Amino acid sequence: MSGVLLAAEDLHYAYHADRPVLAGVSLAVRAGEVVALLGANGGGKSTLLKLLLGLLEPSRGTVRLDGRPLRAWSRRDVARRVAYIPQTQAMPFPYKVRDLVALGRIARRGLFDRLNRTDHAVVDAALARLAIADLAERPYTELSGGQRQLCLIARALAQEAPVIVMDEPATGLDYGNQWRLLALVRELAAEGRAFVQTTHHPEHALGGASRVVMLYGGRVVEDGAPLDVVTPEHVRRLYGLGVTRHRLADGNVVLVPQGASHA
Ligand SMILES: Nc1ncnc2c1ncn2[C@@H]1O[C@H](COP(=O)(O)OP(=O)(O)OP(=O)(O)O)[C@@H](O)[C@H]1O
Repeated sequence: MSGVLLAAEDLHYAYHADRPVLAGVSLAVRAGEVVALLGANGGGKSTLLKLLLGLLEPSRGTVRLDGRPLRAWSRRDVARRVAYIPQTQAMPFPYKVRDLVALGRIARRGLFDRLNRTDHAVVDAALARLAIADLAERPYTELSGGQRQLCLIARALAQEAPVIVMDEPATGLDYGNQWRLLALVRELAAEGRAFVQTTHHPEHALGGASRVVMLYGGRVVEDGAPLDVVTPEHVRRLYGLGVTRHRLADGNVVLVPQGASHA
C-alpha cells in the first residue's frame, strides 16, 4: 500500500507460552499520520511497540519497514528510519542535555565521528523546538522526569527519522507540555513524519491523533478516525468506565467520566 512506512502483519507474541500477549495484530503507519494506540494496563501496547522496533521477535507474523521485512535491515539502518522514545530510560552517565540530544546524530554518523556544523544546527533546532534550549548545559541526571522526557523527544527529533515511536510520551509532562507536545507532533506529522504513540488518555487520542487503534484481548478491536474509535461504548469496553461524550461550541469533543465500574 502506498505511503506505508511501518507495518505489522498478523503479529503473535507471548513472553510465556501459556499466556499470549498479542494474538494476530496488524497495523499500518503511513507518512503524515499520528497513530494513537489505546489499551488497558498490561494490554500489550509496549510489547507491540518493541515488535515494531525489532527489539522483540514475533513468534508469528512480520514487521515491514518501507515494505521490507524488518529482519532484513541492519540495526543502524533501522535507527536511521525509526526513532524510539521508551517509557523510562535510565541514564547513568550525567550527559549534558546538549550531548544527550546529540546522541540522536549517531544513527546518521559514526559513533566516534565529530559532529559537523549541520549536526550542531540540527541539535540546536531540536532543543529550540522543544523549548528546552535553556537546559542545554545542565546534566540530564539532574533534571525532573518531565524535563527528561522533553530531552528524549528532542533526541528523537535530532535523529531525523521519518517514523517516531513513543511509549506514553505525555507521562510526567505538565498539563501545558502535554498539549504542546500533541500540537508539536501534529506539526511534525504535517511535515511528513509518522508517529505511533501509546497513551492512557483517550482525550489525547481524540485531540492529538489522526488515527486511533484499540488493543483488547491481544487483538486490534478498533482502528479508525478518532471520533469513530473513541466512543463511550468503546471506552467502556476497554477501561470498564462509563463516559459521556460532548461536542463543545468551539467544535472540540470532550469525554466526561461517569464513575468507575468493574463490569
Ligand atoms: N519482560 C516480560 N516478561 C514477562 N511478561 C511480560 C514482560 N513484559 C511484559 N510482560 C507481560 O505482557 C503483558 C503486556 O505487557 P505490556 O507492557 O506490553 O502492556 P502495556 O499495554 O504496555 O501495559 P501498561 O499500559 O501497563 O504500560 C502483561 O501481561 C505483562 O505482564
